[in-house]
Parts: sequence; structure tokens; C-alpha cells
Amino acid sequence: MMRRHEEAFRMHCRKRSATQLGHACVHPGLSATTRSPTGLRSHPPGATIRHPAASPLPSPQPRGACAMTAVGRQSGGRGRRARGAPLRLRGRFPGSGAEPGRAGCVPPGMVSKGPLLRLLTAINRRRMKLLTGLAFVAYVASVWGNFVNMRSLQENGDQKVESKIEEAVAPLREKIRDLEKSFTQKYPPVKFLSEKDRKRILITGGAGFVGSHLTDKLMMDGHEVTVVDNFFTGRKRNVEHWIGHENFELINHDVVEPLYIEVDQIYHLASPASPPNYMYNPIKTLKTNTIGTLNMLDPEVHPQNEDYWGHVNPIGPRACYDEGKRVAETMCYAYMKQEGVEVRVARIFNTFGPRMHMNDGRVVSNFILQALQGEALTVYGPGTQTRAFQYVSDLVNGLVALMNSNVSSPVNLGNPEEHTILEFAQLIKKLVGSESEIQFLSEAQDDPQKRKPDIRKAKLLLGWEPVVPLEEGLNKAIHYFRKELEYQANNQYIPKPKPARMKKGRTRHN
Ligand SMILES: O=C(O)[C@H]1O[C@H](OP(=O)(O)OP(=O)(O)OC[C@H]2O[C@@H](n3ccc(=O)[nH]c3=O)[C@H](O)[C@@H]2O)[C@H](O)[C@@H](O)[C@@H]1O
Repeated sequence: MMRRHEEAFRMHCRKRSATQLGHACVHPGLSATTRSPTGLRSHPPGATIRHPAASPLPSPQPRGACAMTAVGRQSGGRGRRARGAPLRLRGRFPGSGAEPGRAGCVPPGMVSKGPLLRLLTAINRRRMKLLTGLAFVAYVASVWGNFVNMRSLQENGDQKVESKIEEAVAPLREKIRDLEKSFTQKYPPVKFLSEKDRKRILITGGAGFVGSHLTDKLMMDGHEVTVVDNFFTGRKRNVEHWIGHENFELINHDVVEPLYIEVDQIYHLASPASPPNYMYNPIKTLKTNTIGTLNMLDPEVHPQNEDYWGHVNPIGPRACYDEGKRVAETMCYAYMKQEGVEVRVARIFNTFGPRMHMNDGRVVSNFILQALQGEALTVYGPGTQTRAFQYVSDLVNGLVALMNSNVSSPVNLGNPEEHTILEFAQLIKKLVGSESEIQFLSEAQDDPQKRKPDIRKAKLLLGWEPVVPLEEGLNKAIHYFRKELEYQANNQYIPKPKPARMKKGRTRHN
């Protein structure tokens, strides 16, 4: 009987301990079993058993009592019970009138766990689960909230950075658009020529006064143009409107040095033409012209035709230019005879127009600048010496006509309309509307007294003659120099006309 009783109690305890943490059973003369997080554990008879998570028991339980470490509210809701405090349960122990199988085994002196407690325990368990579930949901919600916050913060930050970048980049975009526009619209219209008709053309001195106008003409006609210039008197500004064009190339090179380049035609215009400029470095002028094709000869015959061989002082200040041109012609014809090189020789007479250098020093640019600035017009000598001036576009057309002809002998290109220098001074004063005086200075050394081209050969063989009237050309030149003066004034630089070298008591060799 005792054995069966003991067995029933052991079963009761095992059942409890297998399902409920914190349950404690003490039975005199029985060993007990509890469930701990690490598994089932046996206890000697009469031992006090408590769950490791529970607070110490305030006092040993009375033998035979069934106690539990209660969590939660006591039934009836009369406040919390202290952890480990005994919870007395009503019930009957088998052998003392207890109903077997209802209240479990309650040994004498023990308090049995009744249906209410079980209900409470079940409620507590559900609550715990509910609380745990709620805590889990709250945790997940807070993690999600943090994640969402982080993302929105990051997005806000990203948006701010993006808007700042946009602010910085917007003006740059604007500038790029402007640059693209200026690139696409800046070239003058160019004809399309087929491969067969398109020529590769080299222009030495192509950034100079005459050379740059010739460059414009050949580019607009649809040819491929290579400009070679050392920028001694030429300027990049004269050809800048072609830079970047697929048919155009600009090479900074001095023609005194060899240049190997494959082309169909060469216009050799590299040489300073203004007396103050070419006298500035006579050896350089000579060197430049000995490989040149242009020539200008001082006259003894008037007007000068192509058979006129010139009359120059070979040791005077102008000799570097004049003799240089003569040697250049000699070389051209030597190469033609000996090597079969095709040559064209243009004898160019006084030419004027836009893009003449502000410091050129020749008579047209000097007089216009002086008149525009209200300064006296400087006439060297009495002003009776004559010149015949052609407008630059007439010269360019003549050069192209000559190049494309089969005329290999020299051809004069100039305007035969002859005027004295004093007449020029008065005409320019009138066209500018200037109050400037005319000032007579001493005569320039070796200054040719008469010059007028005979252009019958050009008319006959090339069908060419100048078409721009003197006044029309002068007005264009005046407009150009007015703009240049404004440009220079904005750049704090006002050029002064260059004086020519004055005669030093020696009569000119005519
Ligand atoms: O442009 C040209 O085709 C020519 O220029 C110069 O020839 P030149 O006729 O002496 O050129 P300018 O310096 O313009 O002189 C023309 C005349 O005006 C006079 N002059 C020049 C400048 C000035 O301020 N005042 C003035 O009276 C000169 O003494 C000269 O009689 C070169 O010497 C020539 O070889 C070249 O072909």
C-alpha cells in the first residue's frame, strides 16, 4: 500500500516537474524529481526543491506540503504573492479521503494544487505566450521602424547631396551648351568639293594680312588649307574662325626651317612687307625671301610691266626685301628649268584692307589710325611720291586665278589707279571725318618716287582686274581699324603708328 502510494506520488511529481518550471515537491521518505532547464533531476527524500530561477524560499516548507513557486496573480486578484511563498491549496491526500485522479496525489500535510490554480497557471502561460508574442511583435515593429527611419534619413541625405550637386553642375551644363552652340555655328559657309576637285593647299604666312584673306577664299571654295606661320607679323586672330574646321590646319613654323608636307599647291606669302618690319631684322627678311615666290621691284620704267627687272640699291635698307624677292624669283625659275617644278610668280603691288597689323607702319594703316585718334597725319617728304593701292580681296582673286592658270612667267597684280601720298592723306582725313592736321616729315630713305602696275598681262591671260573702288575699300579698312581701336581700348592698349626709317642725308638712287 505504502509502495503504491509512493509510486502515485512519484508519478504526480514527475508529471508536474515534466511540465512546469519552478514546481517543488517534498514528500517524507520519498525522493523527488524536478525539471530544470538542463533536464530532469532527482532529489533525496525530504529535500527542499526549488527552481534555479526562483528566489530563495523564505522558510522550509512543512513536510508533506506541496508547494509551488508561483508567478502571477493569486486567484481572487488580491495582489501579488511573494516569490516562493507557499500557496495553500485545498485538496485531499489519498488515504486521507482524497479522490484519486482528481486532485492528484496530496500526501497528508501537503497542499494540493486545485483546478483554480491550474486554470491560473494555464492563463498565466497563455499570458506569457501572449506577452512574448507581443514583445516579439513590438521588437519586430521597432526594428522595422528603425529600418524605415534609417532609409528615409538616408534618402533625405541623398536628396540633399543630389540637389547640391545639381546646383553646382547646372551652370557648367549651361556653359557646355554655349560652347557647343558656338562650335557648331561659327564657321563661315564652305562649298562642298568632290575628292577630285578638292586640293590640299599650303599657305606660308597664312595668318598674315594677305595670307589670312587668301585662307578665307580657299576654305570657302572647299579646299583643304594648311597655314604655316611663325607669327612674326601674322596673328592667330586672323584665322581663329577656322580653327577646328576639318579642312583647316594651323602650324606654327618658321619657313627658314625645312618643312616636309605633301600638298598640291603652295602659296608662299611668308615675309614681312612693311618697311619698318622687314628692316627690323634684315637677315631674317633675306632668309625668308630667298625661299619665297614674291617679288617687288623698284621702278625705273613707269608704269612697270613684267619685263621690268627692277632698279634697287643692293646695299640700302630696303635691299633685304627687294634683293630677297629677286633671288626668290631666280630660284623659282632655276627649279622650274632643272627640276620641272611648276611655278607661278605674282608681283604684288601696294595692298590694303582689314587685318593689316595695327603696328604695320605702312602708309594706309598709319594715316587711318592717326585720323581716327585725332593725331597729325605724317607725310614723309613733300608727299608728291605716288602709289597705286589695291583692295585685298582683288589681290586674293588674282592670286587664285594665277595659281590655277598655266602662266608660269611673272604677272603683276595691283590696282593701276595712281595717287600721290598727299592725296591719300586728304582722302583718308575726309572719309574718317577727322580734324587731324597733315604734318610733313623728312623723306624716308630709298623711298620709291613712283609706282603703278601695268596689269595688261593679268587682264589678257587671267581675265583678272581689280573691281573694288578705292573709297569703298578705304571705308572697309576704316571700319576695321575703328573696331580694333575699341578692342584695344577695352584691353588697355593703344597702339601708336610706327615711324618709317628716315633718310639720312643721302639722295635716293633712282
Ligand atoms: O605694301 C606693299 O606692297 C609694299 O610696301 C612697301 O612699299 P611702300 O610703297 O614703301 O609702302 P609704304 O610704307 O606704305 O609707303 C608708301 C609711301 O607712303 C609714305 N609714307 C609712309 C608712311 C607714313 O606714315 N607716311 C608716309 O608718307 C612712304 O614714304 C612711301 O612713299 C614695301 O617696301 C614694298 O616692297 C611692298 O611691296
